[in-house]
Formats: sequence, structure tokens, C-alpha cells
Amino acid sequence: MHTVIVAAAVLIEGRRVLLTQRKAGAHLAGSWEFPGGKVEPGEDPKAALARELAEEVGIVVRIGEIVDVTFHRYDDANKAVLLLFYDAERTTDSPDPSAIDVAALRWATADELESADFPPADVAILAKVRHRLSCLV
Ligand SMILES: Nc1nc2c([nH]c(=O)n2[C@@H]2O[C@H](COP(=O)(O)OP(=O)(O)OP(=O)(O)O)[C@@H](O)[C@H]2O)c(=O)[nH]1
Repeated sequence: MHTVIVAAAVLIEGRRVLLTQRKAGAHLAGSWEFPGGKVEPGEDPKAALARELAEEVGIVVRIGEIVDVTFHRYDDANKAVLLLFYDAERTTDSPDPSAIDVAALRWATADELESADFPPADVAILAKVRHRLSCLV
């Protein structure tokens, strides 16, 4: 089994976090997730994340601190993922996000983050994001 390194964004604006939905035919199709994707060999994970956000939802971001790191084995897909979750913020001149290479996107409140809608690897990050959103005034 091989391990894939994945970088994903925690992008919060106005008490909501940006989520994307996986496309039909992909691993975990239909799941909601934190936008991001695979880090290519030799690529800086932060640069990979900025690239993925531009490709998938057309936004320009600054990548901040690491929020969480998770390891999860997907036996059904015969792969494991090392997920690097980073804070991200849109630059002031960034376009609004649009669903360019994802099935859909939405801005979710803390109450809307249902673990069942997300990949099993996201349990810990969901708890952190829920907590963070509920602390915002
Ligand atoms: N972006 C993102 N990926 C996640 C999250 N949680 C999680 O388990 N993943 C997994 O991390 C991998 C992300 O890589 P990707 O988006 O480039 O995956 P992919 O479908 O192109 O992979 P494939 O080419 O192996 O089928 C997927 O297996 C995805 O299920 C998350 O919150 N955000």
C-alpha cells in the first residue's frame, strides 16, 4: 500500500468554512471535504495547496499555519493518506470561489458540519473547525 500526501485548506470567512464536494467517479465520490489535493513529488505542500485551490475553485490564497496532520488508511482503495490541513485566506483581489473542478462548493457553519458527510480521515479536523467556528463572534 502506498501513502499519498494531501494538503487541504481550512478557509474561514464570516463564521463559515469553505467545503467542496468530490466528483462522481472519484474515490469517496459525493463526500464533502476541505478543498485541496495531492502533493506532487518534490512539491512544497503549501505551494501544492495554493495550486489546487486555484485549479479546483479559482481562488488566490495565502497559506498560513498547519492546523492538523492526520494519517488514514483506505483499505478499500488500497492507499493511505497523510493529510496536512493548513489555514488559508483569500487575498484581497481573489475572485469568489466557483466549482471549476469539483462537484459543488458551499460555505458551512459549525452546525452544518456533519461527520457523516465527510471522509473518515476528517473526524479530528472537523472537531477542531467546529470548535473554532463556534468561538467566532
Ligand atoms: N482534499 C481533501 N482530500 C481528502 C480529505 N479527506 C480525505 O480523506 N481526503 C482524501 O485525500 C485524497 C485527495 O487526493 P485527490 O483529491 O487528489 O484524490 P483523487 O481522487 O484525485 O485521487 P486518486 O487519483 O488516487 O483517485 C483522496 O483520497 C481523498 O479522499 C479532505 O478533507 N480534503
